[in-house]
Amino acid sequence: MKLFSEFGLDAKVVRAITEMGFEESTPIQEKTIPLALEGKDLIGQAQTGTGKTAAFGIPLVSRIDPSEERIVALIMCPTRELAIQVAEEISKLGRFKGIRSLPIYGGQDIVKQIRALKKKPQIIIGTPGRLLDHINRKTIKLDNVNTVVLDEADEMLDMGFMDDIQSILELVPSERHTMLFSATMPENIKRLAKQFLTDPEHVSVIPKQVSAPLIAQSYIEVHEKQKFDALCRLLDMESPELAIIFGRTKRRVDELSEALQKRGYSAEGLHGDLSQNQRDNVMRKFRDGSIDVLVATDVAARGLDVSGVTHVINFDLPQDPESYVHRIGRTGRAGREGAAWTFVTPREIDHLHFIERITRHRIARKPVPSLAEAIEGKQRVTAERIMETVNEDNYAEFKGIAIQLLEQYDSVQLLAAAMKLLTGDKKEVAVELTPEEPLRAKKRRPDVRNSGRKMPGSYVRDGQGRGGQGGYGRDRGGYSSGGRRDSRGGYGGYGGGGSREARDGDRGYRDGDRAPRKSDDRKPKNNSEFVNI
Ligand SMILES: Nc1ncnc2c1ncn2[C@@H]1O[C@H](COP(=O)(O)OP(=O)(O)OP(=O)(O)O)[C@@H](O)[C@H]1O
Ligand SMILES: [Mg+2]
Repeated sequence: MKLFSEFGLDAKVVRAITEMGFEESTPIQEKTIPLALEGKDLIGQAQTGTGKTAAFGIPLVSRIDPSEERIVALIMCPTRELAIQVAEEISKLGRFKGIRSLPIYGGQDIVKQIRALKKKPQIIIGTPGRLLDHINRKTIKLDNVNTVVLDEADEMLDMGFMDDIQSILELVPSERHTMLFSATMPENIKRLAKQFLTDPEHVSVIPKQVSAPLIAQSYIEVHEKQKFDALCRLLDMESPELAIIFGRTKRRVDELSEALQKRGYSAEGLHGDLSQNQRDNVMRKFRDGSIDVLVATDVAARGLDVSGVTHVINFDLPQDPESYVHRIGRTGRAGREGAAWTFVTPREIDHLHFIERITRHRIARKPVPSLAEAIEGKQRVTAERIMETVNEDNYAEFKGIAIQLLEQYDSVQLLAAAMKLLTGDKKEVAVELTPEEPLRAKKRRPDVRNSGRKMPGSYVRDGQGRGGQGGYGRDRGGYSSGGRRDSRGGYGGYGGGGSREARDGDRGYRDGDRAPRKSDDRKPKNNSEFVNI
């Protein structure tokens, strides 16, 4: 592994990297930094949590002259939270060199952004919708941009940002350095690469399995109605330090976070219908540990890096293997271990096996945690808290009463009673969630897999790819095939005519300042296959 001092980087950048606590480069960094320093266009693929941000961030800040007063680099990300996070990492990397960077995303006061733009940032990190807004207002000019990074490029495509990205890139001089990063590279990314990159180098550090190696992956087969109790038991048994629970829809996230709060868990929800203020608050609380559980739609599936996330729980099975890989990749980052649990209803088992096949990773079947396991988990946490307090040794004022009590009662009795109090039990609170329709795997017709669609030099390997029509229900109408029951009790569906709320489901987290998405935004995801490129 190469040390950062060995890349010939500016000493100020090396100092910033050192202050961030990085010593050795990760494999994707080792491979991409030299190429990016030369200005080579590249497609970078590496597992979740392996430092792709710094892989493009380091060469980016290295190549910028701090005296530059124009926008010379543009980074695009699919979600606001990611734009904020990437901007923070870039700002840390460029700190000593005096590089100015600015996140630009929907939901934030545009006047405030215009004011910040007057400080002449050299790097803009933004979501496509708000970027276009600024471009149209002429508050952002791209004439001098010489470097473009598309982070989570496949997701931006999948969210229907292709046209926006295209419009934005048309305004960037064609003589530019373009880089594209993601942990997953579905086949259709090739079209994007062809269009926007010049003779790109494919840099891939994907071993056989796409998902990060340090994540223990398990699934629990459970009926829809029993999911919530199973979740509480799982949380009690595992007692995560920090956990992210993914739900399929915004409504699901709202109901789930509320239900968890009722049962005494410190949980809050994150999805695209919250105000930016609410979103920022939830993320801040989760990052500083004032809440332990983040319940989210796929808005949190990509790129988010929160240290201390020990568990990812898919309360609802994700729509596709990519989503699975990214969701579980919120744990097991930067060399740490993590646990991923997925709830599967009996009718969804095929879909789970499909995910296993595509990710080339077996997911271990586990039983629903028993009540005894749940209780044991809770008691273990209480005991740990007591031991920690004992070690802190700052409870002198309680010693007098302790001695008094010990004169009257047996020590085991006393401690057990105190533990009962500390452990708490709000299990009696009844909660009810609106049931979700199961995801259904469409039967794949073998004759259409990749048939005729496989372009020369296709990335698809092993003939395992999914062809356009051969998908598994990720086409329009997706899992609901005919609509989900919306909150008013009817079947709204989210294909064409459904209400926005009913449509917003899984991917309802687009940059909020845009016009409501067209119904055809959810294009069929063709040829989606994890590929080594
Ligand atoms: N060389 C390094 N040494 C130690 N830690 C690092 C190094 N590079 C990055 N990290 C840390 O690793 C974590 C993950 O990095 P990052 O978010 O860039 O991953 P990623 O590959 O973009 O993942 P994802 O696919 O989920 O977006 C971050 O906390 C980052 O600070
Ligand atoms: Mg990333």
